[in-house]
Amino acid sequence: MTETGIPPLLDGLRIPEPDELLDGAVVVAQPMHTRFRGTTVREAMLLRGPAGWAEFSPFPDYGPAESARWLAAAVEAGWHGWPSPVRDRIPVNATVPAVEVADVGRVLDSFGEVPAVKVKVGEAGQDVGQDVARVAEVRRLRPAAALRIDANQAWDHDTAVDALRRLAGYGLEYAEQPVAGIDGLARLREALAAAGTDVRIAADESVRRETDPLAVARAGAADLVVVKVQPLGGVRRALGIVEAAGLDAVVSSALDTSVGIAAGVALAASLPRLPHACGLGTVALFTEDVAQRPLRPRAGHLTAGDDGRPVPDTGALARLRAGEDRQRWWRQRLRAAWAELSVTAD
Ligand SMILES: O=C(O)CCC(=O)C1=CC=C[C@@H](O)[C@@H]1C(=O)O
Ligand SMILES: [Mg+2]
Repeated sequence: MTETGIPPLLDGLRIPEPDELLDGAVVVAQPMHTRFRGTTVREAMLLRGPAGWAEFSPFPDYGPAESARWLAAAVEAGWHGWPSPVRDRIPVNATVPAVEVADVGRVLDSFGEVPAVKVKVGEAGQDVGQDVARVAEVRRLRPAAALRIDANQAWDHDTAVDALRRLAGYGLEYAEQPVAGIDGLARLREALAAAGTDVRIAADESVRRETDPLAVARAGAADLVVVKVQPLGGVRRALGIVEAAGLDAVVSSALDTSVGIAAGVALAASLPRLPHACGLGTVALFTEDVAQRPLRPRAGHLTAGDDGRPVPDTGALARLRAGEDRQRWWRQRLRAAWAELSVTAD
């Protein structure tokens, strides 16, 4: 731990030079069935380390400082490996993008039977009525599933109070980042309590995009935290953050390929408590994945260490390989992130 209580990046683990990281690296572009996070293609750089394949895939709009944490996660995965698991079965949720009601059944079916469903809400250009209709359809089709929503901080305070009052009747396990900012979450929790709306609040962006990932817990602004391995700088650091936050955690993907999902599974497998299904089923959102055995949920679960670490399939790598300009762009990006990481992790 540092003086601030924030676990350090890589904590003394060796950071290879960029040339070593990039030796054997390949950028893939995985097409998606449905638009998600404003895109239908997810690019990822895969690195080949001595401990296994690793993923470096910060979202395209992220700068070097933020991307440095994603690189730390790749260094850990490819060059050092992960802590030992305490469980091997990881329950996962289906993730329903902000689709039309008519498409909800198709999306749910692509995940198979799952114990929980996360529904995206607050999409630009849509209204709360459409969110309520989508959630109602999920509830109709999966009456027994735990149900959570994720607004990606799109709602303002009043919209969130109104939307959560309307959605609470469907039995929400929690609402993920309904509004922006730690103060925003704290104010919303108070308003919900005052209105008698019983919905727990999970922080996502207020953990992974804050300079201090513990600030939201310290402020008492959330009931639980969503943790993602790449944005938080690796499995070890995410474990430290959950421990220091003292809140229950839901492990979720960053829309990674199977290579990155394996790190999420490793985190979920080594958390002392795992009371909720994890958002790690997102390989089902891709039309094709690079791995020989894609990490898609079976009977609502992923299994840690089942088939060893994911290995890209040669044919899939050739099919999904991004163009040379994108290979160059990502290599350059990794070098910029490395420059930040080598300073930060010093
Ligand atoms: O948690 C899940 O069910 C799937 C992952 C997921 O929703 C996300 C992955 C990547 C980027 C984000 O927009 C989004 C999220 O906000 O949690
Ligand atoms: Mg989220």
